[in-house]
Amino acid sequence: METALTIAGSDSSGGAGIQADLKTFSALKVYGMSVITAVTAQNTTGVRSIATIPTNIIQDQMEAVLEDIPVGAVKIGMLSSSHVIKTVVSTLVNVKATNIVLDPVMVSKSGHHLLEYEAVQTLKEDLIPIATIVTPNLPEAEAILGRKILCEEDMKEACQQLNELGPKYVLLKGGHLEGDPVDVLYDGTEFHHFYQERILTKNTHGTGCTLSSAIAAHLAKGNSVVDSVHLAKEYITGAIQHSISIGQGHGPTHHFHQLW
Ligand SMILES: Nc1ncnc2c1ncn2[C@@H]1O[C@H](COP(=O)(O)OP(=O)(O)OP(=O)(O)O)[C@@H](O)[C@H]1O
Ligand SMILES: Cc1ncc(CO)c(N)n1
Repeated sequence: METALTIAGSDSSGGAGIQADLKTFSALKVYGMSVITAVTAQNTTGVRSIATIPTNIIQDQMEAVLEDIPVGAVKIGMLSSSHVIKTVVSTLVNVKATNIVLDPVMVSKSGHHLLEYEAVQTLKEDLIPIATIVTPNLPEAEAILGRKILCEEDMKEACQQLNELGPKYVLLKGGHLEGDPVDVLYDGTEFHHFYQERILTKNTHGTGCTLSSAIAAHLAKGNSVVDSVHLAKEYITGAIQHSISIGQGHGPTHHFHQLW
């Protein structure tokens, strides 16, 4: 049985974070496991409060899983602070984890900060270099690089600058630009562009989490990074197309893959 581990925050409304990741793993028939880094009280309209889990408990959860069960891929989402990032990095390095998919979560769709501002430097120096693939959206890439990204040409340059930080692949998500979303994947030599017609819906809560965990699931099944991104893009597109209109704000994506 293929396995994947998510290291991320809990979303009480079930649309993003740990809950989106585990639903994605299940829909793609991969056995999912979780390390919870923070508990957020949130729904489709926003985040009310956040409690970060103590780092010794985060480390214990990681070691409990990694010392016992082979992990095919690791997806990393919300990591609150510099301390949490350092704990996660040292534990992953100790066990020589591979297939690391890093979604550098910073701000929720509703505008709530999920990562302390000062932690961006630690993310850049310690975590991005060990990632197999890092999947920032445009505001996250702008915060990491300290520059604006306004068009597809800027996106290619940003991919090159992010690649210099050390990850094997960069997938820069263009959903935040106007028009049809274009994602750019860069492996240090070649660019792959993923063009997708914009689906007109407000139900986009958890799209970034879903995409990165779908990449992890496909890596766990033994696919290459490029194939995993292709397959994950198919998955997220279907999950947005069939997204669920619940709540007053941004509804969640749909994970019952076999039904659509
Ligand atoms: N309306 C849409 N139609 C089609 N594809 C979309 C749409 N919105 C986002 N996507 C795609 O979904 C994926 C996730 O992108 P997005 O930019 O929403 O991530 P994100 O901002 O990190 O999400 P989150 O708010 O969950 O952190 C990308 O591949 C993007 O191109
Ligand atoms: C816990 C959690 N992780 C990630 C996101 C993505 O924005 C969110 N809203 N909540």
